[in-house]
Amino acid sequence: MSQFAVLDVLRTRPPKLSVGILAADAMDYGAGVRLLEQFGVLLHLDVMDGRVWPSITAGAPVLAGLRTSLLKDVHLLIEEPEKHVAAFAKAGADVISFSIEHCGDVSATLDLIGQQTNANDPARGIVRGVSLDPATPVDAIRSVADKIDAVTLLAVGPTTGKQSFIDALPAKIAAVRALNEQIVIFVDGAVTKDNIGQLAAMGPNGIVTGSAAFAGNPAENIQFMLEQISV
Ligand SMILES: O=C(CO)[C@H](O)[C@H](O)COP(=O)(O)O
Repeated sequence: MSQFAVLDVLRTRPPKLSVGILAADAMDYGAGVRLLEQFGVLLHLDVMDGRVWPSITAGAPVLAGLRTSLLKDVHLLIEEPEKHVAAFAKAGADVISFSIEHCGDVSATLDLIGQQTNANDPARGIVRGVSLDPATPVDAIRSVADKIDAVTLLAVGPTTGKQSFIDALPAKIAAVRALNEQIVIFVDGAVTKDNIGQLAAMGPNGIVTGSAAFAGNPAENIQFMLEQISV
């Protein structure tokens, strides 16, 4: 599958579900991965360094250890993401997104992602992604829009806490589409079983969920969420 084939998958309706594996039971991440495989969703990994966000989560060796053929969607919520792009590519990332607010040279980092070879399939590149904190306007990526394959619109930021961003989302999605209609759009953070249908109706290509997927009965949650976004 080429990078473009991955993008074609992401652009196909209905929107894709990308599930944050770190919200699974840490005593058995393997079971979490097998569950995601049953549903064919994307595997999302939130990488935090304790600097951008207070938490420290997982690095490239953890991604490499999550052995699965699922598409791996890596979100670098870290300072100097450019220093870690090659390691995550080598570990099997299919999508690498980074916080533009914490990257010195966004354009060069997008180029760097585009130069990587996918570890699982040398013919497959890496999807070049950026994420925008809730307070960051879409205009911040205007100058690099032609280099971006995917944009993640965050509902939560390191300083904003969990908040409803539903009101602001349609305008942000429209602004990304106006920049470059080929860009794949993910929404991420504060997604619940109650709001996922409403979010899907706004037309993103993907929805990232963590805690809502793994609370209670994960299989039922994921099944329910997929049904909500498939209508
Ligand atoms: O990227 C993230 C943080 O920026 C996470 O994916 C997000 O916080 C997951 O949130 P939730 O558990 O509410 O689904």
